[in-house]
Amino acid sequence: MNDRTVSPQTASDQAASDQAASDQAASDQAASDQTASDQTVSDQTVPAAVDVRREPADPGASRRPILSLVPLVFRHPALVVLTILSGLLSHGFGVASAALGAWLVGEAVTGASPADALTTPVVLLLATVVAAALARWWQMWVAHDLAYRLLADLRIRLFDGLERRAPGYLLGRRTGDLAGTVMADVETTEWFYAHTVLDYVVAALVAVGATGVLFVFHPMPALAVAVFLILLATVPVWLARQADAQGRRLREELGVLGAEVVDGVQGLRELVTFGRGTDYLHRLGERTRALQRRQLAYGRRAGLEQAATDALVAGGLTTVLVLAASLVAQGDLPMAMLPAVVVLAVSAFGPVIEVTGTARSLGQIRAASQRIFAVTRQRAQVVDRSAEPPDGPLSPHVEFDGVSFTYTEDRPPALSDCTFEIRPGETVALVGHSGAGKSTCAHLLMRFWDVNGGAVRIGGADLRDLPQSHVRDLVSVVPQDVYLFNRSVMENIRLGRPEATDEEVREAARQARVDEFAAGLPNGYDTLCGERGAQLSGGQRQRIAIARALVRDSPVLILDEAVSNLDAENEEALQAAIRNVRHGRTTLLIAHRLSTIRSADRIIVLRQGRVAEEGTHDELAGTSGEYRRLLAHQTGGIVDVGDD
Ligand SMILES: Nc1ncnc2c1ncn2[C@@H]1O[C@H](COP(=O)(O)OP(=O)(O)OP(=O)(O)O)[C@@H](O)[C@H]1O
Repeated sequence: MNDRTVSPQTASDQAASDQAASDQAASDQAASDQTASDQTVSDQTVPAAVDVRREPADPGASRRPILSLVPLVFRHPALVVLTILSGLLSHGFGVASAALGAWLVGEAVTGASPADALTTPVVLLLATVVAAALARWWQMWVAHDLAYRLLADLRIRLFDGLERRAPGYLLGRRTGDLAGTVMADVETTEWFYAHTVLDYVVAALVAVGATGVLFVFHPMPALAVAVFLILLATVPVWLARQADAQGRRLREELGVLGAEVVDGVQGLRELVTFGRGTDYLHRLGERTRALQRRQLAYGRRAGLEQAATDALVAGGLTTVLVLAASLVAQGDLPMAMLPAVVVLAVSAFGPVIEVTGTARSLGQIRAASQRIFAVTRQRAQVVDRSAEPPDGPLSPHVEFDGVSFTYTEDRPPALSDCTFEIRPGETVALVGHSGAGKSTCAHLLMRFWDVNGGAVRIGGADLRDLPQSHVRDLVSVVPQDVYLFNRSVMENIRLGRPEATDEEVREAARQARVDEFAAGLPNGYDTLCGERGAQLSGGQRQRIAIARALVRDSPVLILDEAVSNLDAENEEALQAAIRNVRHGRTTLLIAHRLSTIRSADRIIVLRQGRVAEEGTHDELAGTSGEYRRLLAHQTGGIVDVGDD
C-alpha cells in the first residue's frame, strides 16, 4: 500500500480557490473586474496562466469584447509608452518634414528668401526625413513586440480556460473550431494590438497637433480640418452594427470550416475505406463557398467605409485648399504659406485615415475577441472549496456514499444513490452493461465533475473539500483510449511526473513492459510516438499509459481496460504490466475481460447507475443475478465459473 504525503499547497491551488470566490461574486462585473484581474497576471510565465483563474466567470461571450482587450495592454507599461512615443516621433517627424518641404517650395516659388539662406532648411529637411523613417521602423518594431507578447498571453489564457472546463466543455466543441480560436482568432487581435489601440492615441495627438499649428497660420482652414476630422472619426461607427454581425458570421464560418478540415483529416482513413472522399470534398466546397459569401459581404461593407473615408478626405482637402486660396487672394495669408497649410491639413488627416483603415477590421476583431472570451471566461467545471490540502497523509480508502450524478439536465441520472467502497490496497472491478455508469464513477473519482448528491471520499475526506490538484496527486488513471503526444516514448511516460529522473522513467517502463518493444523501435526510448501514438499498437499505447501511472506513483489507480482485441503476446505483456501497476495500490478496475474481472478482489455490478450486486467472482457467478447474465452474454451463453 502506498500512503502518500500530501503535497504542499501550490500557487494554482490558491488561485483556483480564489476563482471560486470571484465566481460567486462577480458575473455581472466582468468588464470592470477584468482590469483588476488582468493586473494580477504576471508577464510571460506559466503562473500567468494560473493567475487568470481569478477572472470572474462570465458564461457566454463578453458584451464588450473590444473593451476587454484593452486592459491586457497595460500589463506591458514600458512597451505601451515606447509604442506611443515612437508613433508620435514617427508622425511628428513626418509632419515636420512635410511642412518644412512645403515651406521651402513656397519660399523657392515666391523667391521670398535668397537661395543660400535655404541651405540649412534643406539639410534640416533631409535630417527630418531620415528621422521619420527611423522612427517609423522603431514604431513598427515596438508595436509588434507588444502585440505578439499579448497574443502569447491570450493563448495561455485560452488554454487555461479550456483546462478549467475540461473535459465537459471540450465534449461540446469541435476540435478544429477550438484550434481556430486558439490560433486564428487570437491572430486577428494582432490588428487591434499592433495597429489600432495605441495608434488611436497617436492619431488623436498628431491630428490635434497639426490642426493646432494650422490654427496659428489661420483659424479658418484649421476649423475646416477639425470638422472633417470629426466626421472621419465617426465613419467606423456608421455601420458598426452591421460590421459586428458580419464579423461574427465570418469568424463562425471560419471556425466551422476549420472543424470540417480537422474532421476530414482525422477521419481520412474512414473516408478512403468507404470511398466517401468525393462527398467530403463536396461538403468542404460548400463550406468554402459559404465562407466566401461571408467574406464578400464583409468586404462590400468595408469598401463602403473606404469610399466614405476617401470622399471625406477629398472634401476636407478641397475645402482647405479653397479656403486657403481665397485667404491668399484677400491678402489674409502670405502666398508662401499656402503649400505649408495644405501639407499640414494632409498631415492632420494622415494618421486618422490610417486608423480608420484598421478600424474596418473592428467587426472581425470584435467577433474574434468574443470567441476568445467565451472560452477564457467559462465558469470552472469544478470549483475548489478550499486551497488547503489535508494536514496529514490520507489513507487510500475510496468510498462512494449515496452518489447521484447527472451530466446535463436533459439527460437521466448517470448514477443514482450509488454506494460502494474500495479498501486500501484492494482491487475492485466495476462491471455492467454499456451506459451502466462505470466511466462516470471514474470521472467522479478524478473530480472531473462534482457529485449532485451524496459524496465521494478518499481516506474519509470528501473530494469536494480537497483541491483538484491534490485529488490528481492521489488518483491516477490508465484510460482505455490512451492519448500519446507526438513526442518521444520517454517524454510521454514522463508526463506522469515531469520531475522523474531518467532512471525512474526507465524503471516504470520496465515494470510496464515498455522496454520489450522500445528496444525494437528505431530510436529506442527517443522514438516519436506519432500523433495520438499512431506509430504504436493499441497494446503498446496502453503499456506506456501504465508506465505513466507507475511513474506518477499515486496511491489510488483507475484502470480502464482496453476492449480492443490484442494478440496473445501483447495481451500477456499487458496483463503483466497491469499486475505490476496494481501492486500495493487501491484500484478501481473498469474491466471487460473475464480474466481481468476474475483477478479482482471484489466485483461490483452496476445497473442503471446503481449497485446491483457485489461479491467475489465465485459468489456472484453462483447466483442467478445480473453478473451471471453478463457472463453468459460475454461467453456466448456458456458460463464458465471454473478456473481459466
Ligand atoms: N459527457 C457526457 N454527457 C452526457 N451524458 C453522458 C456523458 N458521459 C456519459 N453520459 C451518459 O451517462 C450514462 C453513463 O455513462 P458511462 O460512460 O458512465 O457508462 P459506462 O458504464 O462506462 O459505459 P461503457 O461501458 O459503454 O463505457 C450513459 O447514459 C451515458 O450516455
